[in-house]
Amino acid sequence: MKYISTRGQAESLDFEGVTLTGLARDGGLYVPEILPKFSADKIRAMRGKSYAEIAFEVIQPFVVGSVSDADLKRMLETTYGNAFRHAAVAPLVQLDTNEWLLELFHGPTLAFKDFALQLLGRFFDHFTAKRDQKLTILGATSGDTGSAAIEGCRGRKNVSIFMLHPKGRVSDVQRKQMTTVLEPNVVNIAVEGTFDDCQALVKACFNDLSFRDEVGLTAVNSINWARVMAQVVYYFTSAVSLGAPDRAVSYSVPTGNFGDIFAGYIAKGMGLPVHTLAIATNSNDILARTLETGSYSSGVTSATLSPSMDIQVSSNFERLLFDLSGRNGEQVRTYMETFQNEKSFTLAPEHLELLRAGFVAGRVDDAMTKAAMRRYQQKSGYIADPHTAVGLDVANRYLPKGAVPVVALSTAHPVKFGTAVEEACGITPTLPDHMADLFEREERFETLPNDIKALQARVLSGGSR
Ligand SMILES: Cc1ncc(COP(=O)(O)O)c(C=O)c1O
Ligand SMILES: N[C@@H](CCOP(=O)(O)O)C(=O)O
Repeated sequence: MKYISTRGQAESLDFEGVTLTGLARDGGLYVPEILPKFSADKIRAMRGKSYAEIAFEVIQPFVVGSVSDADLKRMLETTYGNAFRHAAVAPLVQLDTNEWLLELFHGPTLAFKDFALQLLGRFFDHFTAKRDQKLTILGATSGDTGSAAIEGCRGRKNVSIFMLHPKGRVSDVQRKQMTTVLEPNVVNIAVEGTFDDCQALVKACFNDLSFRDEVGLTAVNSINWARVMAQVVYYFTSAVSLGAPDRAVSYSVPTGNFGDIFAGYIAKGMGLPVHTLAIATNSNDILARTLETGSYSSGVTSATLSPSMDIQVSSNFERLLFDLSGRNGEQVRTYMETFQNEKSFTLAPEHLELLRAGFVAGRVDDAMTKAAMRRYQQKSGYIADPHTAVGLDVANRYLPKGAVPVVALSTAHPVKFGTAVEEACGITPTLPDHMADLFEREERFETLPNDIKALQARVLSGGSR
């Protein structure tokens, strides 16, 4: 399997190469040159299989040539057999007739990021051991990627991880999950800025090729293809449980950086009968506005009850743009350069038409989020976290209930956003046993201005102090 850059000017790489590279050297994102296609019979044969077994079927064609089948099976069994606290790994919960939630928060850090980052840590070990190579990971987080990446990489021999979060803009549980990991290969940095500033710093470091080569930079954000790939799996497990390939399924996906919903789009491209994909955003609604107006235009990031989606520059949208524009790297470069200079670009009418044919989108503000949390508590006794509530509300308004089952992705455990849950539902969620003492643990993080030179100097000076 070969991977190519969305901007068409970087060398194509195999899976090992893209996993260790992260962002392509032309500033683009890697995508598979050709998407594997599954027949209806192959999808039907997934019925009754375990999560790890289906993960093997889905992931194997993407890693072929870089990871042997035996190694892949072993990594998937240890990841999904041991690290998740629910036997089904990604259980479906029925809320009503044809209305489902896909719970993706049974991993060690209680958010959907664990699905990919538990596996990515194992890929890093596998490839660095083979090459006897050291990696410097630089990541940006609005709260969940950070804790999951740190959990996936803590104590790993060949890896140092520097994780940037926007100072004061993540929940207390999210911050503590990151900053109480005291292994010397982990450095937490609070940046004086927003998540978009953190993500821009990370991309600028990758685009500084001499810095990148000097420190051996790699990525854990969803700019790294392996992240998206691992997230494709739960679309298969859930759709197959609900009758695929003989019945189509629609999904509502709480969206920020567009990685999770892009994984659903990939699943559909591989042959899974996905009826509609709904982009569910909070007030940081760049994607909902793009569908409405055709203009992809970043606004001011506002702090919401669903802080992990407080994102106005939606990184993986570039991967979709590549497809919308007929896999034309030059067109993507033009769009992204315009965005870089003007913070906005307008989609060509034919690209907008394709976008609208593939997706619907809705915006949910904080009042609506709280109302949705209360509604589901009263209707089904279900306590949803605020990100999940955004997905539920959009599912309710934009995905018609009928013969097609509707699945909303439940992306985080309510305890990560206790204050919002208390305000909306009058309930204080309790931390699970494995992190019951989280607030007593020692915390360590550093603070930096939103400045690339300061960040690069800190990375060059090495691990934790
Ligand atoms: C809890 C939660 N829900 C939803 C999202 C949005 O996912 P994506 O960035 O893949 O669109 C995030 C952050 O990525 C998150 O942490
Ligand atoms: N919401 C994310 C933001 C980073 O997204 P990623 O999927 O590109 O890592 C977070 O929780 O950090």
